Amino acid sequence: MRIHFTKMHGLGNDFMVIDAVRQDVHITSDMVQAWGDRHFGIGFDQLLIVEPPTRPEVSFRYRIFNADGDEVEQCGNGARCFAAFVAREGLTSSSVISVETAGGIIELHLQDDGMVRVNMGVPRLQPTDVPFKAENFQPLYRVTLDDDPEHSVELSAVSMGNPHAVLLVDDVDSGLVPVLGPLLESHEAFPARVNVGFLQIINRQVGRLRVYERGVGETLACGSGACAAMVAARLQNKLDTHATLQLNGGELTLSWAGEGHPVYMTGPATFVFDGTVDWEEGQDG
Ligand SMILES: N[C@H](CCC[C@H](N)C(=O)O)C(=O)O
Repeated sequence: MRIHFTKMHGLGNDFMVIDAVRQDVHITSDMVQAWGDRHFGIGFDQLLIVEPPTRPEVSFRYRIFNADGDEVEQCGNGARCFAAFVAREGLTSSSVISVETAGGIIELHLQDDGMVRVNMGVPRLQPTDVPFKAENFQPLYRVTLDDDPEHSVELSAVSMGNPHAVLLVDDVDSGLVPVLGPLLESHEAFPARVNVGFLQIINRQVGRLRVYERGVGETLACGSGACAAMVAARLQNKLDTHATLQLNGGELTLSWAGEGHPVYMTGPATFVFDGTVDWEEGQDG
C-alpha cells in the first residue's frame, strides 16, 4: 500500500499528516512507531490523520497519535497544521473549520496573515476530568516524588482534552525539565500519564514555556500545553487575559477570559515536504 503524506510543523512540533478522506488508510500502532522513528522512519512528534466527520455539526474528524504509538485526545499545534492542510488540499473552501477530536470539538480560523486562530474549547479543571488523583479541584496541588515526603512539587492539573500538569518555575533553563519531566509524565497521580509544562513568568503579558510531552519527551512547542499553562497561570493571577508564551520553537498568543470560557490560541502552521511511504499488511516496524 503506498500512502501519500505531508510533513508539517507548528513552531518545530512536527507532524506527519495523512489524508484519510481520499485515501483508504487504517493506522496501527506499529505503523506510527515505524514512521515516527527519526532514524529508520520519517520522524515526527505526532501523526495526524484527517478523516471524514462522524457528526453532522463538524466538517472533519482528526486523530492524533504520539510517536510512541498511542492515540491521544488533542494537539494544538497539530490543529493549526490540520487547518492549513485541508485548505491547501481543497478539502474545504471555508476559512472557519469545525473539527472533532477525541478530546472534543474545536474551531479553527485561517487568518489572512497566514496564522491560524484556534478555539481550543473550555479547559476542564475537575481532577476526574484531567484525570488526576485528588479529592477536589484546587488551583495548585502538592505532589510527592519518589514516595519521599521531603521531595515534592506544586503543580496545576488541567485538561484541554488531553492531560497537562503545569509547574511555575523561576527559570525554565535551570535543568528541571529533563529531571522532573519524565518523573511526572508517568507519575501514579496521573492515571493516563501527563504532558508536563514548565512556565517561567516574565511579566503579566509574557511567559517562557517548555513542555515534556506524554509519549514523546520534550518538544520544541506544545499548543495544548501552552493553553494549559495559560489556564494555570491565570488561576494563580500571574498572567493577564491576553498573553504571549515563548516556546523554544517560537511564540504563541493565548487568550482566556476565565473559568467556563474557551482558550484561544493563535500561531503558525508550516509545510515542509510531501512524500509517499509504502506499507505492506502484516509488515512489522
Ligand atoms: N504537541 C501537541 C500536544 C500533543 C499531546 C500529546 N503529547 C499527549 O499525549 O497529549 C500540542 O501541540 O498540543
